[in-house]
Amino acid sequence: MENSITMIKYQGLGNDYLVLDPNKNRVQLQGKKIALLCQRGFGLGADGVLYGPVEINGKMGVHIYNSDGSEAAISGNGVRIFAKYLIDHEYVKEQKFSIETLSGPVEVECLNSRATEFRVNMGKASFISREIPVTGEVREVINETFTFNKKDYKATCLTVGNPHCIIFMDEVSPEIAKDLGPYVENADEFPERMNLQICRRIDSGNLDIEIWERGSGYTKASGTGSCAAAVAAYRLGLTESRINVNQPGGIIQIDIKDDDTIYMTGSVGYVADMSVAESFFS
Ligand SMILES: N[C@@H](CCC[C@H](N)C(=O)O)C(=O)O
Repeated sequence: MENSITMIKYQGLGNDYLVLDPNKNRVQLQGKKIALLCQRGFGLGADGVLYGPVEINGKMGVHIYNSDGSEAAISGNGVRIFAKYLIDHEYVKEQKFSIETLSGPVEVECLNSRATEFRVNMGKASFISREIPVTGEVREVINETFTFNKKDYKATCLTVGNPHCIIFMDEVSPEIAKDLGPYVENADEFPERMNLQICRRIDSGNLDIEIWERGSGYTKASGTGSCAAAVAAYRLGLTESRINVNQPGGIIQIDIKDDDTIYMTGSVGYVADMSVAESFFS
C-alpha cells in the first residue's frame, strides 16, 4: 500500500487548520502543495496548515500557512489549535508554555482538562505605518481615508504580528466582507497585503466582525483579527478594555492590559485524523 501523509484537522471557532507534524511525516512542504491540501474541492479543505513542531530561534515552534500557500507570521486561532495538538500528542505536559512563531514567542495557557479552552498572550499592537506596513510617511494609521473599489472608507490599520485593516460600519455581513475583502487585501497601500475586519460596535463590551483573511479569504473566525478589531475599538474610545468579539464561528474574548498587552481567550476543537497518499503531492 502506498505511503501516506498523516494530518490532524482542528478548528478554532470554525477557522480550520491541518496540523502536519514533520516528526510523523516525510514531506517537504511548499506553497503549491499547501494550496492543494487546503482546497475544499480537490483537497482535504482547510483555511490553512500548521507545520510543526519545528525549531524556530532554537525553541519549539510552528510555521503557519494560509490556504493560498503563503506563510503568515502569526495566527491567533492557529496558536490555540497548535497548543492543543502539543498537549494531545504529549509534546508538552505543562499548563502554561511558549510557542515560537515567525512573529516571536507566544505564551499560551490551557484553561481546562480537555484542552479545549486557551488564553494566549498576543503581545502588543502597533499602529505605526512602517511596522504594519502601510505606504506613505511614517504615522499612526488611525481613522484614515482609503479608497477601495472606487469608494472612500475610514480605516484604522495596525499590526498584531500580522497586518490588519479595521473598518467600522453600522452593519456588517458576509457579503460586504466578500465584496470589499479582495480590494483591501491587495491594495497598493499594503505592500505585504492585508487582513480585513469590518466591525460593528454593539456596546462598550461587544463587537461584531466579519473577516476577509490575507491568503485565505472569507473565514468564520480570526484570532488576530479579533485582537486587531478590539484594540482599534479601544484606541478609538468605542469600548472598554475587555471586549467580546462576536464573529460567525463564535466569540473570542480580548483583554487589553494597562501596559497594552493583549490577551485572547477562545476555544478549539478536534475534527479528524486525515491522510493523503504521498502521490497527492506529486
Ligand atoms: N486565521 C488567523 C489569521 C491567519 C493569518 C492571516 N491570514 C495572515 O496572513 O496574516 C487567525 O486566527 O489569526
